[in-house]
Amino acid sequence: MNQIKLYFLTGFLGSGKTTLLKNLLENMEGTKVGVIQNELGKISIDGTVLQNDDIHMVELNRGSIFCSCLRLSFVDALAKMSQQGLEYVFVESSGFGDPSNAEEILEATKVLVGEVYDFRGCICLVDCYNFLDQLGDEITIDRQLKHCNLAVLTKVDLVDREQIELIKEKVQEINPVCPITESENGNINRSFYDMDLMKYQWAECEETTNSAETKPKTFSMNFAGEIEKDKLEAFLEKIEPSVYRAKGFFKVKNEGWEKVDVVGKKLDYAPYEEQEQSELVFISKIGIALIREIKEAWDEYVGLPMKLNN
Ligand SMILES: Nc1nc2c(ncn2[C@@H]2O[C@H](COP(=O)(O)OP(=O)(O)OP(=O)(O)O)[C@@H](O)[C@H]2O)c(=O)[nH]1
Repeated sequence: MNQIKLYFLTGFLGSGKTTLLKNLLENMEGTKVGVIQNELGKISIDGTVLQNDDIHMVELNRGSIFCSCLRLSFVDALAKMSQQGLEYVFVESSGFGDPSNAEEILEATKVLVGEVYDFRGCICLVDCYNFLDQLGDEITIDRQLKHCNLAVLTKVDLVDREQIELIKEKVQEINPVCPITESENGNINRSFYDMDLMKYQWAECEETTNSAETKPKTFSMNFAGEIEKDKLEAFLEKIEPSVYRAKGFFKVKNEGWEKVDVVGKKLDYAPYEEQEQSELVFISKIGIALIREIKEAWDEYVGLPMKLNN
């Protein structure tokens, strides 16, 4: 029996995991691929972005797949996915995912379904635009890099060579053995498929830092109307310091549907297909206090009825 090639994609919130995965999948026509998509919140934005008839997709939301709260569901999803006649399975972890216990999860899967997977490694994405600001504050970033088998520096188009070299040094300080490659808007040299990424492993399996207690609060917002882009922008800029990440779809007056991404100080838009309602997901840095900030900023810049959910 041919084993299924299994990759875990990790990397902090907004580092470009979905963008990279979308690009990899677009180049795999005719190959049977499975995706396990993990989001911290209840609602999956990335699942909608990746959805495609050829892909066998499972979504695990409301936490990290490495946390005890979802670990069993994750093992179960891996086991079920192994029965679908797939050649590749990609797991896109949530941006808060700490994969320190990946080995345990693979062991548990083996106990359930045998050696059906050929684990090819954890690929960790490093957001060159935000990395130096985030490093030091976020233990998750440290763990993701420590436990990776390939580091992919993303958003290299937004920074200069000097910064890229500095980031490479920082990555090597945390993980001196993982190969490092670069990616721009999801484009990546595919030679990593032929590499034995598991040849050198830096870190031993350890307890993940993901738990129900460390999970950041997430909120989602629904809005049935449309607003001008400058109002949306003013609202997002106001709450940006209090969120790790905001993303979703929005109907913008005179422009139509836009995919909205907020990562650090960077706000990105891309045209998007029509949806029933505008929807944004927020990952809070300040716990439930974000509810008040969202409401105040929305009232200040928009002032129309919206629904905020947790
Ligand atoms: N300029 C530039 N933007 C990028 C690149 N890669 C990703 N982005 C943008 O960064 C934002 C976040 O990208 P995603 O692919 O959604 O990131 P993610 O890691 O899946 O996000 P989470 O699942 O929320 O952690 C989007 O607006 C992307 O278009 C890149 O190489 N260059």
